[in-house]
Amino acid sequence: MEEVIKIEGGHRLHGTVRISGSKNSTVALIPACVLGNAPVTIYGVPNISDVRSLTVLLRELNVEVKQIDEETLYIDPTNMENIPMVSNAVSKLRASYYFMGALLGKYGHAQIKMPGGCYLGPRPIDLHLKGFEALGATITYEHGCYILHADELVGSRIFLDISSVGATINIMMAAVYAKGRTVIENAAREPEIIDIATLLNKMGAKIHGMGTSTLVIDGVQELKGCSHEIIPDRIEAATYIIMAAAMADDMVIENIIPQHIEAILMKLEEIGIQMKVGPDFVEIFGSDKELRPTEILTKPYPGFATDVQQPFTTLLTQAKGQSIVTETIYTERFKHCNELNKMGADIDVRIPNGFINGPTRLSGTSVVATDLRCGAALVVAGLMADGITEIHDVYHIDRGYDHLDEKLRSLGAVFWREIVE
Ligand SMILES: CC(=O)N[C@H]1[C@@H](OP(=O)(O)OP(=O)(O)OC[C@H]2O[C@@H](n3ccc(=O)[nH]c3=O)[C@H](O)[C@@H]2O)O[C@H](CO)[C@@H](O)[C@@H]1O
Ligand SMILES: C=C(OP(=O)(O)O)C(=O)O
Repeated sequence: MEEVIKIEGGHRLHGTVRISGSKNSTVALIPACVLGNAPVTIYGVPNISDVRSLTVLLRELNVEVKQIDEETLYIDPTNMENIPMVSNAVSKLRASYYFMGALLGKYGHAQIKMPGGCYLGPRPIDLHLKGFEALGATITYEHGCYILHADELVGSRIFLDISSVGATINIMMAAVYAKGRTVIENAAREPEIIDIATLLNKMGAKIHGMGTSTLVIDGVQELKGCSHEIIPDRIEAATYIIMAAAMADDMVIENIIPQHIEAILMKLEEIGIQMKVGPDFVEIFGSDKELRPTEILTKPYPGFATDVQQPFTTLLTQAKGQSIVTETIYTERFKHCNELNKMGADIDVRIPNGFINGPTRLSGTSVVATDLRCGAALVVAGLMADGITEIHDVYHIDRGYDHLDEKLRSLGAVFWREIVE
């Protein structure tokens, strides 16, 4: 027995959709909250399974978690215990690895199982570990568990070979209490990193340079409680904008920071999508002509986000001519193309490129969400396709899209879930 998503394609979308708090911020903000010894309240928390998994992990550490209202989480680590993190919840998401930095920073000791998350090809964490070692930690790997230990963490100068989002955040958390100054060079500059650093600074940390490639962290002795509003999800925003570009004559995507998705908006304009960009919304008017093909190169922020590559590929199946997508962050992130080809797309994958020949008519069939954004790509495809699309392994999609069913139905989509054998 399995729950599947079913979409009857071809219905035009219209109206307004409100974007939720950022998944990729939230999953790091929650572990960051336990660095102090006082309650933190976070507003704008998306209702996604990654948050539910993190809540389970917090409770296992004896952290008090209260859902104040639909979007507000109260996290009180006053009675927290540094228990080895070996439960199944750890492997349900990639972001459980942020407890490495948080626990190492707070207690000088962490024991945690291998994290999970979407398989996008190999997802190494060597840069996280090198950063912890530079701060004075020793790391061993025993029976599927990382054991990190430091008698004292001391600030250090760390150069990241790749500007990894995960490594930047994890090292920043470990360094918050480290003695003296830590400098992370070639740090990632994603908006989510600014969000985490902003929360930590409200808690009393001394972090400078966020949003630039040099992060400076001056160790402090104590962190306090605070409250914090999560930034809007730029990937969710881009996903709905792509849906609108494909299927709407007039649709508004609100509660966004347009600057965070500039690379995506510019690509959409380049292929012929008409839009109006406001201070916190984008209005999409679709296209009155056939879409033009383009080339996409995924890059760290402010470049074209790898997470948006997959749903954007679906849109490019409607462009006249050949589009080329080059994936530079996760070169194997192309599983969605096999599924789109089952629906009638013509995509030739030669890693790290996808050659998309269009336009092709998409037809509903049975497909598998092999990962979160593959799922998003298939939802976009299902909205566009003739007939009914049945999406399997929807738990991937539920890791990252808050109230997907309600939002899509309110826009006029014919979207439902069914339990199938
Ligand atoms: C730069 C980038 O686009 N990062 C995205 C990536 O972050 P995520 O945190 O997953 O990935 P990183 O930014 O850490 O990794 C960027 C690149 O560095 C490599 N790497 C990373 C860590 C490490 O220790 N060793 C190593 O080699 C990765 O394999 C990858 O090729 O996925 C997230 C969720 O999908 C997105 O929100 C991020 O925007
Ligand atoms: C792959 C993603 O998530 P995660 O890194 O949490 O697996 C994503 O957000 O697109």
